[in-house]
Amino acid sequence: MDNEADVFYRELPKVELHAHLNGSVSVRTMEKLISRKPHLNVEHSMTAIGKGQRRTLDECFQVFKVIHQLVDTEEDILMVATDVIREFAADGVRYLELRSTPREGINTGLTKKRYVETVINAIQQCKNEGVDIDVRFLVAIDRRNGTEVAMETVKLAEEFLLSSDGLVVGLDLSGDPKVGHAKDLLPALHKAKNCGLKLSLHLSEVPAQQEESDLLLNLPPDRIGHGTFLHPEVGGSQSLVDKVLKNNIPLELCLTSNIKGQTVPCYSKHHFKYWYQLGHPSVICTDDKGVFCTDLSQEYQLAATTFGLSREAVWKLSQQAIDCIFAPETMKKQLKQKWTDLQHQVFQ
Ligand SMILES: CC(C)=CCNc1ncnc2c1ncn2[C@@H]1O[C@H](COP(=O)(O)O)[C@@H](O)[C@H]1O
Ligand SMILES: [Zn+2]
Repeated sequence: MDNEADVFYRELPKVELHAHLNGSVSVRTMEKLISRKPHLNVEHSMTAIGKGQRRTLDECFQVFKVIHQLVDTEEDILMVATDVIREFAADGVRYLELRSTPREGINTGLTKKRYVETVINAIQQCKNEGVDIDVRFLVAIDRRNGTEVAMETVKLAEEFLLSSDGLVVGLDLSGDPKVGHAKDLLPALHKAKNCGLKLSLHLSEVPAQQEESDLLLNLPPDRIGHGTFLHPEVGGSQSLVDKVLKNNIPLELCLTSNIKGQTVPCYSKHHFKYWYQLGHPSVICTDDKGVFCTDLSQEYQLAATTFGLSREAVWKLSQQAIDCIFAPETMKKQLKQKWTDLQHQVFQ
């Protein structure tokens, strides 16, 4: 990891709503994966972007190709998911929504259904071990794979929405934002919404996607991933901003991801400032804690130091994230109680 956050940020109870499973693999877990598959000749520099390093978005997506080669069996997925959940818990994350794109393998016999079941098993295993975190799962659509796969993914997610004891709560749309067009995915996204899956959509992650963002905002989604180029100052438009505000759609904001992926020039120019000043629900997240060598404590600390937030403001930020979770009201209540119980300890 690039740095370790101060005690306050580590002890702060946190909600993580934007974490891609295979982007969240730590160095420690990566070592285990590499030793399982020495023939792939993978080095650490191929799976993570260190301090001060920047990559183009295309280069970042190459990193996922390498990680996917390393994580291709049920056993790998189980290990990765349990490790990632334990690491978030150790960082003070008390509620986590993980997202991942189901993959299948011709050689490994892995199916997309088994993929989702394995992640669910990992969540249950951590619960049984008493890891202090509640975890939910969003099934991800990779936009590169087009209409048909998107529709299949929605069907799979719907199946699990009904059979996973509330662990699968929604759908994510992600993948290389420059590939494909969301209009081809609208029927699948509408279907998802109609069957009760919550929607978190990556949108306006890169410039000049107003038309696509407008279509997606009309659904409307339940949360937005990044939304970097929605506002007029960066080439978006007031009408896009108005749609977000009118529907009160929370934003998932990932500072280090955007800096290292070069969609934002520096921390102080991050769009957190724009939305936070509007008082709009903005949730600090990691995106890919493994690839970007960060954790949620560090992201909160970066937001606080960059934008001059007091400890009280940081506390409020983490507490308000509870209202943006996809799990039902009872979970929100439980989490709010947890925050109240911990407040004294964190501020002592
Ligand atoms: C390249 C870059 C700056 C990354 C951050 N921004 C992202 N934008 C869109 N999709 C993403 C991003 N990070 C991860 N993903 C998605 O998450 C996948 C990895 O996690 P998983 O295999 O779904 O478990 C990637 O293949 C991609 O589909
Ligand atoms: Zn993302």
